[in-house]
Parts: sequence; C-alpha cells; structure tokens
Amino acid sequence: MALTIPTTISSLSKSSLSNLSASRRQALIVALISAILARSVPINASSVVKNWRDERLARKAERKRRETETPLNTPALEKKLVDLYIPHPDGGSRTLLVPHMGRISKVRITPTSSDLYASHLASFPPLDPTEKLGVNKKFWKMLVAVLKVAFPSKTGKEAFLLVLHSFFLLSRTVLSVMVARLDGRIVRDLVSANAAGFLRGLGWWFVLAIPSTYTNSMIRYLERKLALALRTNLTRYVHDLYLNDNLNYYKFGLGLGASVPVEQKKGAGGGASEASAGTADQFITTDVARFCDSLAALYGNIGKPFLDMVIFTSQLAAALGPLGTIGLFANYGFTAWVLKKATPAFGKMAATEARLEGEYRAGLGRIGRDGEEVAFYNGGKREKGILMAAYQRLAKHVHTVFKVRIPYGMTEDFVIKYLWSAAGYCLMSLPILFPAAGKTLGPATSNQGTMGVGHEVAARTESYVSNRRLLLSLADAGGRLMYSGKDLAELSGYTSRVYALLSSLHALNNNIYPENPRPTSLEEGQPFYDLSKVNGRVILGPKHLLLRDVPIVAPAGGVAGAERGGEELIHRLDLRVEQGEHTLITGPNGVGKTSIARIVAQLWPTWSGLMERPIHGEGGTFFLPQRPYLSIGSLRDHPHSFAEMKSRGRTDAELMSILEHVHLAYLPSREGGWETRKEWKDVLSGGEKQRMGMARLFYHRPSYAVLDECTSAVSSDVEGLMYEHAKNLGITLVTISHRPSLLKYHNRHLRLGDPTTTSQTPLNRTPAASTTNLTGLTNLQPIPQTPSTPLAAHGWQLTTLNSTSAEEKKELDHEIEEIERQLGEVEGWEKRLDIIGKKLKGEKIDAEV
Ligand SMILES: Nc1ncnc2c1ncn2[C@@H]1O[C@H](COP(=O)(O)OP(=O)(O)OP(=O)(O)O)[C@@H](O)[C@H]1O
Repeated sequence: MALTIPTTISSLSKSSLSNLSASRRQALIVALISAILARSVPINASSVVKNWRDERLARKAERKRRETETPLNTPALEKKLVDLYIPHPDGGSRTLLVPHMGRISKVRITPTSSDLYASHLASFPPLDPTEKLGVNKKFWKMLVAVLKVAFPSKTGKEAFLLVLHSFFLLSRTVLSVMVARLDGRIVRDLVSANAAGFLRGLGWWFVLAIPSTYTNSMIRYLERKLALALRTNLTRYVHDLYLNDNLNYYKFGLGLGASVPVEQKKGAGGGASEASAGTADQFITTDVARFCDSLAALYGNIGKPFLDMVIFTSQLAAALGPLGTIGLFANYGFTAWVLKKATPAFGKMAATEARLEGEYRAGLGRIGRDGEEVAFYNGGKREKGILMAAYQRLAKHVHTVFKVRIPYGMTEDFVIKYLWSAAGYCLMSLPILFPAAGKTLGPATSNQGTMGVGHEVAARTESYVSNRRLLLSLADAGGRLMYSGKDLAELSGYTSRVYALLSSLHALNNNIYPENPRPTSLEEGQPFYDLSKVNGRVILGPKHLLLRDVPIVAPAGGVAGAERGGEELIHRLDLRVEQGEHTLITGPNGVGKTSIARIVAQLWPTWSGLMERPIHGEGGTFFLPQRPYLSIGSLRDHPHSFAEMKSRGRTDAELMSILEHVHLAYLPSREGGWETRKEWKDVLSGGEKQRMGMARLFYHRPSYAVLDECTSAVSSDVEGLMYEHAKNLGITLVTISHRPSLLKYHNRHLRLGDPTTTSQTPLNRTPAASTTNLTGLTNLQPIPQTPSTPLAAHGWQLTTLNSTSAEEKKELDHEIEEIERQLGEVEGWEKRLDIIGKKLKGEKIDAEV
C-alpha cells in the first residue's frame, strides 16, 4: 500500500493518522520526532560547543594573564596599591590592602590594646634558662599562657573551628563503627551465599564511602584552618608587641630579651641563647608556625583516637565479654608504661633544633643584609665557613634525633602493631574457644541452638570480621594516641620557644630585667650599671632638650654581658638645648657621641639624672642616624605613606620642592615616577640615601633634629645648603660630626674626649699638631669661646660660639677650602717642577711621567 506523506502535522493528525494502524502510527510519530530532533540538535550542539570553546579560551587567557602578571605588577593593582592601607577615623585601626590572587583583599587590623598586654603580663613570668624542658608542670603552665593569646575568645572563630573539627572527628568515629559492622555483614552474606544481601551490603558500602571521604577531607582542612587562625592571632599579638613605641624590636636586637632554656651540656657555652643574641625572626616565623601546626594536629591526633578508643572499646566490650574488656584495659596500661619508658626527650630536642635553625638562619640573613660589604672585603669564604659550621651543628643535631628515633620507633611499632594485634586475636578467641569464660559472643552466638551449622559459621564470621576491624581500628587509634606522646613532647619544645618570645617581649615592654650582682672584678667606687636599676627620669613634651646629670652608658647586652654591667662612656653630662641653639657634638671615635643620641631617642635607658625633650616626630624631635633607613615601598612612601600624606593634605608638588632642596629632583623621573616600588637601599647611592634622609627631615619639619653623621657621604657644598635650609625651616640642629666645616652652621660646640687624657680632636688641636692637616686650621682662628667645663676633668666641654663671628667664620672657612684645594694640587706642581729640572739638565724623562 502506497503511503502518502502529509504536508503538515495538523493535516496528518486529522486525515492520514486516523487511517493508519496503531503500530504504523507509532512508527511515524517516532520518525517525525527523530527528524525534528535531528534538525535541532546540530544547531544547539554547535552553539553549545562554540560557547564552551569561547569560555575555555577566555579561561586560558585569564590564566595566562595571571601567570605573567604577578599581583604586584598589574597596572590596576599598582594604582590601587598606592594606598597601602586606609586609616580609620578612630586613629588606631587601619584596613590593609593585601594583593591576593590578582585582586586586593581588605584586611582590617585593630591594634592589640595595652590593657590586654597588661592583663597578660602576670601569665608570662621570665623563663629560667636552666628550666628542664619536657611534658611537665611548667609545660602546661606555659601552654595555658600561650593559649590565652592563640584563643582570645571562647566564642570566636577559633572556637567555632574547634567545635566543627570535633564534630567531624566524632562523625568519622561513628562512620568507622558503621563500616566495621557493614564489613562483617558483607562477609557473612558472602559466606552464606546470600547474593541479594551481599549486593545490598555493597550498595551501602558505597553510600557510606561518600560521607567518610568527605569527613576525612574536612578534618584535614579544618585542622589546617585552625592552625592558621591560631598563627594569625599569635602573629598579630607578637607584631604589636615587638614593633611598638617602646622599641622592643631594637632592645630584642641588642640581646636584652630573656633567654630560652637550652640543653645544659658540658662545654655547651654557658647557656647563651638566641633570644639573647637578638634574632627574633626564627621565633616569629618558624617557631610560631610550628607551634600552631603541632597544636592543631595534636588535637586531632589525641581527640580522634581518644574518641575512637572510647567508642571502639565500648563496642568491643559487648562482644568480648568482661574478661576481654579487662584484658583490653590491661593492654592499654602496659603499652602506655612501655612507651613512656622508651620515649626520649623529644621536647628538648625540638627546642634545640629550632634554636640551631635560628642560628643558621641568622647567618644567612646577615649575608643578605651586608652582601655588598662582604663582597667588597671578599669575605664570602669566611662567611661560608661560619654558615657551614652553623649548618653542620644543625645537621648533626638532626642526625642525632634520627638515630634516637630508631629504637623508639621499633618499640612503638612492636608494641602497637604486633603486641596489640596478638592481644586482639587472643581476646577475640576467648569467647569462641572458651564459651564458658566469655558470657556472650554477641548476636551471632545468642541463638546458636536454633540455627543450622552454615548459619552459625556465617554468624561467627560476621562477628569475627566486625570485631577484627574494630580491633584494628582500635590498634590504629591506640597507636596514634601513643604516637601523640611524642608529638606532645615536641609541642612542649615549640611551646617553650613561643613562650620565651612572648615572656621576653612582655619583660622588655615593661622594662623588667633580671637583677645581676655587682661583679667582684669592678673596682671600689666604680659605678655598676645594671639594667634592673635604671633610676633616671624622662619627660617627653617640653619645648627644649635637656640632659641633666645623665651618665652616658652603653648597656651590656645578653646574659654574659649583663653580668659585666654597662660601660660608662661619660660620667655625667649636662646639656640644655633651647630652640635656635644649634649644637655640634664632636669627639674621637668611640667616645660616645652616638650614645648621647641613643639616650635622647630612648634607645638606651637614662640610668640616672633627668632627660627632657619634645616628643618624637613631626613638630618634635627627629633623628637621622649614621646609616640611612629606607623602607620598602614607593618613592612617595618614604616620608609618609600615601594614605597619611593624603590625610595631612600634603602634595606631590611639595615633595618635589623638597627633593630640589636636597638636589634629588631627578629621582622620580629617573626611577619611573612616584609610585615605583624598589629596594631603595640597593638602588640609591650612599650620598643619595643620606640626602633622602634630609628630605624626610624637611618634610616633617621637627623643632629639633639630632643628626648623627647623616651627611658624611654628601658633597660639602650640598651639605652646607641642606644645613642652611634646615635652619631656615626653624629646625634646631644637634649635629654629631667629625667635619669641622659644619661648625659654621652651629652656635655651640660640645666637645667629647677622654677625661683621663687630653684628647686631640681635630677641633682642639694645637697649631703645631695640625700643620699637615688643614681641617685643624679652624682652631687656628681665634673664635671667641666660653667653655663650660674643663674637658680633661669631665670628658666633655660645651662652648658657646660668639654669634657675631659667624660671618667671619664662614669667610675663614671658604678660605680654608680654597687653600685645601690649592694644596691638593701641590703634588702635581712638584712633579712638574721635577720634570722641568730634569729637562734643563738634559736627563731622560720617563714616559709615564
Ligand atoms: N649596642 C651596643 N652595645 C654595647 N656597647 C656599645 C653598643 N654600641 C656602642 N657601644 C659602645 O659604646 C662606645 C661608644 O659608641 P658610639 O657609637 O657612641 O661612639 P661614637 O662616639 O659615636 O663613635 P664614632 O665617631 O665612631 O661614630 C663604643 O666604643 C662601644 O664600645
């Protein structure tokens, strides 16, 4: 029969379809739908494929962009990062802009309050360097103290993470029990040839696998997240305490921090420690991180197996009967006893390893810091020797730890893997082999009389497999619990390190130092300066600078130094500087010039007497040290961060005018603009770095500036202009220098010298002594002076220079410079004279002459 194909679906439905048989009608509809689908699929599929391909290409391009552009060099980010942070109106907190995965994430930082530090002080008494390390009472005390910092609140993020972590630990234990039971059922169904039961069991097996794997991953994730949260808390706390206005970072660097307990071995070197050597980086980076990792892992390593043991034991107790349960506990007790006996002092070893790593790291840091100097002196070989020695000490220690671990590991494995398994077999066999001894063998044997032999075997197999799995899990849990003894010991080592850092910083922050007895070697009448007895008064805020009866003493750093006491450089200094009294401090090397600046800046204590000065910073006192300091950041960041600059209404035009005053106007264009970020200490020359320092001074316009040899690398013409400009800005100069040419910018002269001998500084030389040194010429001129004290008796002498002679001094100075220039040419003229003489005599003249 011929089949007429209808032209439309409606006509088909109305006419033809009704005439067709049901099977034909069905075939036709299927063919029609297939045709429609066949027509539509290619269209959709091609657009889907195209979209997919486009997305893939876009993703690839984005990935490539991220790979080539580090977060710091994308133009958009660079623009945004001009603001390193946004200050908040409260004055304390700020929002840091942190580049992260190609974006800027904002992190609000609120400074730790001083009240919190005060409330924690009692929890951090200084650590006795002879303290025995290990899991002892002291360890728990230290841990509680450190945890107060790591867990600042019971309802905070860390507590939430801990609860969540505990939930997953519990879930994993419950799932383990379920898996053990299921395991038994599957084997039972297999033994009794129950295919349906077996397949059902297998299905459940996969169902359980999903939450089990998820739980395991979550446990690992939460453990790491918890460790990071603890580390963040500790790090912020330490940063705020380390880098605060009390200059704890400087004092720690001087070696004034409390010491860490070290192994007391014969010939170990008197217990000098890293804290006393002033290296905080190992403590703050590695030790804090290890402590947090170890603590978070320990919670999982102890919490989970402990939970496992409780649950598995209770599960097994029902199956093994009372005798088996007693046996189980006897086994735990015996294992714990054996492992306690076999555990070496892991805590002490961990602390020693951290200390040795710190020493090695400090050596590497020094080379990085002083690389140029080391290279000029060709000191690489020597530094390598020092570094290798430090590394070898570390490697030898680590090797010793490895060796110690061999017998311990063997004991641990033997006890936990083999002894426990053997004990497990014995316990399981009890109710089976001696039914009279064991009251019950669980559901498998309870209805033994009513089931056939096959069923009995199947039930026993189920019981055996479940119990064996539980026992294996129990052995694993027990093993981890016992291993965690070693982890706990190691944690005690890290805890002692973190505690030492915190207690040390707390002590420095509160100026608490251990009291040292007066050394017997000190002569009668010679003052003994101990950091525990600092009696000087310091008043910050007055409009003048004053040192009254203040001894200039260099503090003795470190444990060994403290016993010697500080060194007195100047017995008692009296100096008052009012606004406009520009004072130049001179004296031989090592006499204590910079030490005066350190005491005024409060880097060193005012041991006795009175020190008064305006506050530090803008409008107050500004210090420019010998070595210029250039922070990491953009060129603009140097006087102030961009955020601070904006908030003070300062402009780039102002910065440029300041740079012109220090003859650095070329810098922004040379370095690629104000936003360029570089390691400025490597990029700028010595003189440029010092001029940058002066630029900062002009930017901040303090009322007093203590300048310590801060222009020694600047040419004297530019130096002069800068000093003049500083004075024009109304800054009173207290300058420490060896350059007599600077005298003309000052109206007072503080001369330092050895009180026992009449020292000959360039400025007090007699004319005869200075015939070959023109710098001494300054004193050849009769400058009117009013000396305050005889230099030889006091070690210092303050002279007021007659202000009316200032102009005259300048003239003389120009003359000196001119004569110095002419004298510099003398050698050349002498050579020329020699040549002319030889020529006249008809002698042969050397080519090079
Ligand atoms: N950090 C320190 N710890 C202990 N003693 C120090 C410390 N710094 C310096 N001293 C001691 O103080 C003495 C004076 O040092 P200071 O830096 O004040 O000398 P100076 O007069 O500025 O010398 P120079 O002209 O060489 O710069 C030094 O000889 C040194 O013995």
